[in-house]
Amino acid sequence: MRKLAEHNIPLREASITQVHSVLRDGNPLIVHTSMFANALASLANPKQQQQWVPLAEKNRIIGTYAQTEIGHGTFVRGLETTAIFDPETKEFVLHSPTITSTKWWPGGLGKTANAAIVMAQLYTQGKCYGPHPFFVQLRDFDTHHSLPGVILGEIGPRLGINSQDNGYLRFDHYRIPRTNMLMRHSQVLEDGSYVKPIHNKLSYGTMVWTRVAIVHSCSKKLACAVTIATRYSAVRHQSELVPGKPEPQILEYQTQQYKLLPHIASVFAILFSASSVLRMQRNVAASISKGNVELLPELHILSCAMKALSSQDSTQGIETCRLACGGHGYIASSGLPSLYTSTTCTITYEGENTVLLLQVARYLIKSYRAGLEGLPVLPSVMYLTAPSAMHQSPPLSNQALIEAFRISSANLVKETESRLCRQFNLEQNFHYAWNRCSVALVHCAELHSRYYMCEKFLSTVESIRASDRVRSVLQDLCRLYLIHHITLNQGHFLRSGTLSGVDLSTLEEEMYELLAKLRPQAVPLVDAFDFRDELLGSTLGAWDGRVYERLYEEAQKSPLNKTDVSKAYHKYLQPLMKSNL
Ligand SMILES: CCCCCCCC/C=C\CCCCCCCCCCCCCC(=O)SCCNC(=O)CCNC(=O)[C@H](O)C(C)(C)COP(=O)(O)OP(=O)(O)OC[C@H]1O[C@@H](n2cnc3c(N)ncnc32)[C@H](O)[C@@H]1OP(=O)(O)O
Ligand SMILES: Cc1cc2nc3c(=O)[nH]c(=O)nc-3n(C[C@H](O)[C@H](O)[C@H](O)COP(=O)(O)OP(=O)(O)OC[C@H]3O[C@@H](n4cnc5c(N)ncnc54)[C@H](O)[C@@H]3O)c2cc1C
Repeated sequence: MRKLAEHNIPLREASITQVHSVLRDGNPLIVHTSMFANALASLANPKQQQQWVPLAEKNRIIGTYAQTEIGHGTFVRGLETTAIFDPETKEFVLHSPTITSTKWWPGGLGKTANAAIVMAQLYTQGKCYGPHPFFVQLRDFDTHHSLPGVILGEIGPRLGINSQDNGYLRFDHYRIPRTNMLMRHSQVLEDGSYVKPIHNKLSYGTMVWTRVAIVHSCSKKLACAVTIATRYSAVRHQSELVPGKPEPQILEYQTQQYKLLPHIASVFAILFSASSVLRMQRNVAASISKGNVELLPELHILSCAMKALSSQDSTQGIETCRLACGGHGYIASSGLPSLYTSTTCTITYEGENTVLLLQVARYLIKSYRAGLEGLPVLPSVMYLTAPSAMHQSPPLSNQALIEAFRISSANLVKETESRLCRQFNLEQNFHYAWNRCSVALVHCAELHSRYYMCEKFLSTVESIRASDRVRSVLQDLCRLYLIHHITLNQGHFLRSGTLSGVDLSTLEEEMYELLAKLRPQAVPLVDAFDFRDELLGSTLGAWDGRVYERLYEEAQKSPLNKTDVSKAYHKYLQPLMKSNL
């Protein structure tokens, strides 16, 4: 926080810095600096911002984002916490009517936060208007005691991020002023009348913003993991590649290159896609402030797609990096276990991935149907009904591979839409039919998202002008990424007829050549991510390569090594040894 102040970085921009990485196993202030700050910036009106933002900037108020309940995380419309407007006192009464309405999970809620943006069902004049955001003080700003009517606690140890205090929260008819409802987009007036927003999902804006931020953070986490595993693979020598010859660096093994290089490529693919979504988000935010919400659905879908794909790719990539370090990847001091546990949660939070992919699929099906009827569709999905352009590019060129992705994705959407129609004819109910097709629908969303990511990777690399040499290395890396994902999804390309069995064999050959060609670039590529050793926090991945010395030094810090004979010997082992059991 002192660093942020020194560099004049406002709170709402803190999450784009490395400040959250200082605490390795979770930062109890992350939701304060990200979601809470963003909710104030985008959901509060100017008067409310004047009131709370300076206090939050000075950390007088430490906030969190309390939406999820024990009973409902995904289904936001199913939240049970109520905020009932009392016109007599001009207050909202917050209440948790059931055990399932207990707020559960918010980061920092247990012990750190003294305030929260609470999502609750808004009732006024006897009518429910759905989930709305409220600014709620939870603890005394001086003593930090929880306020009467507020029940707070921490939810217990988790798979990871255990230095963050994820919490629970219940309200017992807790009153807040009317003006604590975040009123930038919708309002409740003094007489209790409701003023609706220009788009009814604007109150979900903080989730959209966070999904975009998560895409960036996934590329950073994966970059850390590939840095550790690649440097280690250059230091580690094991086995014989040629009998009788010296043990090679494990990075010489093709299988090791196959484990690492596609994930190095993935860092760039995620980063370039994140930048593209971020640009779109800034445009949409500017349009919304002028009253135009036309592009909001596109941003929602793109942020769902990229959050889902990047969290899945980075989690799998980090686990592959951990396994690529053999036994030493399992030790905490490698840094890889905590990278894994602090990344796998991105698959679940801010919208569970399957659920987000189904949102994408819904958009694809709707757009496909609209396109067939000649209705206008947004640019990113026009391809679903646009004529094939496969023949225009040289066979197996990068452009041809992107076209193969596009046509295969369109083909899968077309097939799945037909299946949906058939299922609808059987079931006579759209929702049952949808559920019976949902595995295929998720595949549609994944292929569309991969197509987007591949396209962004290629177009960004092609636009590099600063250095021919850098562009050339990144072109190889991008080519590897395209081929790698084609080989992982061969079935879709064969089904759509965009690539033949012979094409796939040719591409596979080229992939093996690329692994060898890129091998000398592996260490320079990860060095270029330019992580300080302190930030990597890894015995295996430090810049100087002193892996074995660091592992040994770190072991000396184990509390069990403070004495030669541990207390447990006297307490348990010795009695056991003497007991003749
Ligand atoms: C951004 C700046 C980044 C800068 C980066 C620079 C570098 C960064 C480097 C490092 C960055 C570090 C950053 C740190 C990251 C921050 C980490 C913070 C920690 C976060 C902790 C986690 C917090 C949480 O988990 S909070 C809780 C989150 N909860 C959820 O996400 C719930 C998921 N569920 C939902 O969102 C919804 O229920 C739903 C979408 C699944 C369904 O909603 P619904 O039922 O209301 O809708 P319908 O299905 O009926 O659909 C109706 C209609 O509405 C459309 N829709 C839905 N949502 C939206 C939306 N948000 N916007 C627009 N439209 C929406 C939907 O598509 C339907 O449209 P139709 O046209 O089809 O009718
Ligand atoms: C580390 C961590 C930090 C968190 N921080 C916060 C926070 O700060 N603030 C906050 O409010 N929340 C927070 N959360 C909660 C998080 O947002 C939810 O856990 C998440 O949205 C998933 O919801 P859920 O737990 O209800 O899962 P569920 O929805 O119950 O998911 C369980 C399974 O059901 C499936 N499923 C659910 N609905 C559907 C559907 N419609 N179609 C098909 N399948 C479906 C899912 O795919 C999944 O396989 C956090 C969670 C974690 C793990």
